[in-house]
Amino acid sequence: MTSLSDILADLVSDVDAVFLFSPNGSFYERFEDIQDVVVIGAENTVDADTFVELPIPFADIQDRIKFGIEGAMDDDLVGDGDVVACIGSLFSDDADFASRVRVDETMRSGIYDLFTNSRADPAVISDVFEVALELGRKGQKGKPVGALFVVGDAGKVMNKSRPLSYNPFEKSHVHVGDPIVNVMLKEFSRLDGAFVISDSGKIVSAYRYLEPSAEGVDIPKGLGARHMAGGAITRDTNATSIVLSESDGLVRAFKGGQLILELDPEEY
Ligand SMILES: Nc1ncnc2c1ncn2[C@@H]1O[C@H](COP(=O)(O)OP(=O)(O)OP(=O)(O)O)[C@@H](O)[C@H]1O
Ligand SMILES: [Mn+2]
Repeated sequence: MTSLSDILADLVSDVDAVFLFSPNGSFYERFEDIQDVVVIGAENTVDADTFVELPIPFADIQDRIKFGIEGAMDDDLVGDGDVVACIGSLFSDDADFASRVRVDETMRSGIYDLFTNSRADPAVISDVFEVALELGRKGQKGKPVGALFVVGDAGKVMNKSRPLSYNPFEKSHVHVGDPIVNVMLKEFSRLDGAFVISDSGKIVSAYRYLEPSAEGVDIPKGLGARHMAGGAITRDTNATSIVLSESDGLVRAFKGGQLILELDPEEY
């Protein structure tokens, strides 16, 4: 006779590591004596020895798990073929789900790399994501709007682009993440072209027309010049592009000429 507990025990038997997603104190304490526990979350609130940071909340649980695994692979905490028990809270503050995942090299989507190995500060990348996601949710005065943010390696990006109009950020020293600046970015998103943002988050320019030389960048069907330019500039430079599509409402990130991440603003 198989009991439900046996089936659940199989889920976590012989795992190489246990990943706890955003555990609270009492949830974490219960795992204290278990070996190879990795805490994954926005902040290390439980002071875990081994911690992988989530740069954005990832409403989709699969994205959250994938990010955690990639981060742990990058830190050499787990490797190809390892089996991991992922435990977290979906509906309550306590542990209420468990998933058994086999680590596989092909799981490396580049999401983790996007934040940790971009030229720009990870906080700058996540601030730009926030602006793009919010713009995607609300649009401009209720109408869908598109936007293109090129983050990092700004000098080179400026060399591979030209102004479409006067640059409203010319003499200013403003940074993404500042609430007033986020309002400005949303206001200017109605206008053509790209925003260029430095490694440290300074808004270098609005209204840039990108002229990357790279060709043959693959972008999803139905998308056009904005995404092509946004993708290609990341092959010509070490920038990361974050693109909000006016036509399908999704936020996408490109790095090294590749589409790395696709998020639906309505889910965040
Ligand atoms: N090379 C470029 N550099 C900067 N901005 C560009 C460039 N090409 C197009 N854009 C901007 O993208 C806008 C939309 O162009 P297009 O419809 O071809 O892009 P798209 O990839 O289909 O994006 P969307 O899904 O938002 O429609 C243009 O109005 C322009 O503001
Ligand atoms: Mn279009």
